[in-house]
Amino acid sequence: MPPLPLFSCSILLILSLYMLETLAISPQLIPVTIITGFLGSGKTTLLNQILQNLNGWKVAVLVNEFGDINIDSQLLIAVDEETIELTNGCICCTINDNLADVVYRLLERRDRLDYLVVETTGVANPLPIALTFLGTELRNMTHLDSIVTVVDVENFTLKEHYASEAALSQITYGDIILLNKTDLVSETTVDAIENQIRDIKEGTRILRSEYGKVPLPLILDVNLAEAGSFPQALAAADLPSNHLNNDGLMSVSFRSDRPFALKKFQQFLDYHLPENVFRAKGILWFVESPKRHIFQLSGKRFTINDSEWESSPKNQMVLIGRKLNPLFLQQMLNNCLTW
Ligand SMILES: Nc1nc2c(ncn2[C@@H]2O[C@H](COP(=O)(O)OP(=O)(O)OP(=O)(O)O)[C@@H](O)[C@H]2O)c(=O)[nH]1
Repeated sequence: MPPLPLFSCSILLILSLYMLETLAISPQLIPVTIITGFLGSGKTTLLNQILQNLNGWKVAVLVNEFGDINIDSQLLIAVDEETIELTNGCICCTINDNLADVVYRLLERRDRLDYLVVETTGVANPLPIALTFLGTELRNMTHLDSIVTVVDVENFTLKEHYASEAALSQITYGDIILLNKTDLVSETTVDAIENQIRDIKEGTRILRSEYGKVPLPLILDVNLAEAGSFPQALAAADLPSNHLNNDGLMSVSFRSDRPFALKKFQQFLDYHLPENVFRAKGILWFVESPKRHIFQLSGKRFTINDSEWESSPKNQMVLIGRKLNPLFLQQMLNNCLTW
């Protein structure tokens, strides 16, 4: 498939309005889209795009996060009572009963709900989540529309994806693969990744995006998840109960009611951040600044963006990687605090 042209915001808006008028949404069955993709690929960014462009739709969002602190829900643009956080671990291995309960509660509570979007953690296999919608009584109330898999084209390497059971399953079960962060690599690299993915999953819908900007009718209410394509009985018997152990992925959380000193934090990033931390995110407070700072690290790249505090300032950070030493990381971050 040739690359999709990038649409300006206004065209996106027009398309989403068009969608609102023309898409037939069953009043009985709530369509569900599962957004999956490896750590830092851009799932929350895509979710924010969706929330910003669905004027008029009542969308419920379930956000699950790997780590004790749910940073993502704090970064969602439209967080309100329709956003439900599912913390404490990985949605795909712990949430099956829980997820069904949460969805029941949500459907009971809402007098009108048009759409449900579930954002998985970056280490989740989407299959058990899909099966929760297809294989429980939820199928009488919801309709699995599609699984959208976000891929970070800057950090994609097939070798790593094969090494991670979760990452590979995200591609295997994705109905739509969104090659995201195309601004960070050449078109040739994106073409090569697209070919590699087609080798794993022939015939899948592959799209390209910067910051998750993609015409919503291409990813929502597309009816691409075919229940028959999920090997239900087999999968139920073969759920990856300990895939986190298999993948060797772990998270370390850090919280403090005291601010960091900017220079010390910079030194931590430059000299003490271990190579095996490949994803980190945080809401940071620096003594030198009145702003709320959003810290994001994916692979080797990090950004710190400013926003305003809406509650009392504090530091919250989650670091994710393999074979991490929690005590060392917590000590290093403690050393960044002002006294
Ligand atoms: N340059 C660039 N950065 C992007 C793009 N999309 C997302 N990002 C950045 O990548 C970082 C991670 O994005 P998120 O949306 O938080 O990724 P995620 O998949 O939700 O992360 P986890 O939930 O931790 O797995 C953030 O700093 C984003 O601003 C893109 O297309 N280009």
